[in-house]
Amino acid sequence: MLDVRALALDGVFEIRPRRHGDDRGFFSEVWSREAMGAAGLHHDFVQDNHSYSAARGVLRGLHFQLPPAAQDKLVRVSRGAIFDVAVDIRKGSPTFGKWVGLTLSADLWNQILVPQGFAHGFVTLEPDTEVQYKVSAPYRAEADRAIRFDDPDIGIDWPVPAAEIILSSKDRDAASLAGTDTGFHWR
Ligand SMILES: Cc1cn([C@H]2C[C@H](O)[C@@H](COP(=O)(O)OP(=O)(O)O[C@H]3O[C@H](C)C(=O)[C@H](O)[C@H]3O)O2)c(=O)[nH]c1=O
Repeated sequence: MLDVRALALDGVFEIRPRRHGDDRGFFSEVWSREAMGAAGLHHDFVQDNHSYSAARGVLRGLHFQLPPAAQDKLVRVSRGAIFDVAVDIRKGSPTFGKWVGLTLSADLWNQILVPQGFAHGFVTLEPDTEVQYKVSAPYRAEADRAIRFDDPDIGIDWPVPAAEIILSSKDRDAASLAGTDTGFHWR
């Protein structure tokens, strides 16, 4: 069984699978094509990713792959906590450049579904955080793009002070949304 909650941007969902606890610990079906399909979420995944971040304040994003390499993502945290963000990057969308964010954590055991047409990023809220996520298309380095995490036109309210943010050089040098041809068009 899945709890599914539509978030403020169309197509972005919080998902919470059940955890079956007993005196040994717990068991959880963290992804089920059948359960997702029953909830009307028909995404197929072809690759599992796992990123480990040693410190609080590691910010990865905002990333997306250009069509036709675009990816749906189902993101969860198996250790620690993140603030996860999706940004609508579909030219012509009524919510173009708008963002939605939520805390994902091993304690909450929640997930976010980020569909193609959205840039994705997160900042870790604890050290030793492990993020695991499924994507619906393979990694294509040549299609990989980054948008500035602190783009003032997007205005994401990250819950970690800018002075504590740890970025890759790719993300530090990323362009603004206005300066990026995202390749996505609404409808
Ligand atoms: C994404 C990816 C990366 N790599 C290699 C490329 C680099 O040598 C190394 C680190 O890549 P990168 O710095 O892009 O990793 P993140 O900053 O965690 O990127 C991710 O961050 C945000 C949160 C996302 O939503 C994307 O899934 C992804 O872009 O892994 C691969 O071999 N396969 C992959 O699928």
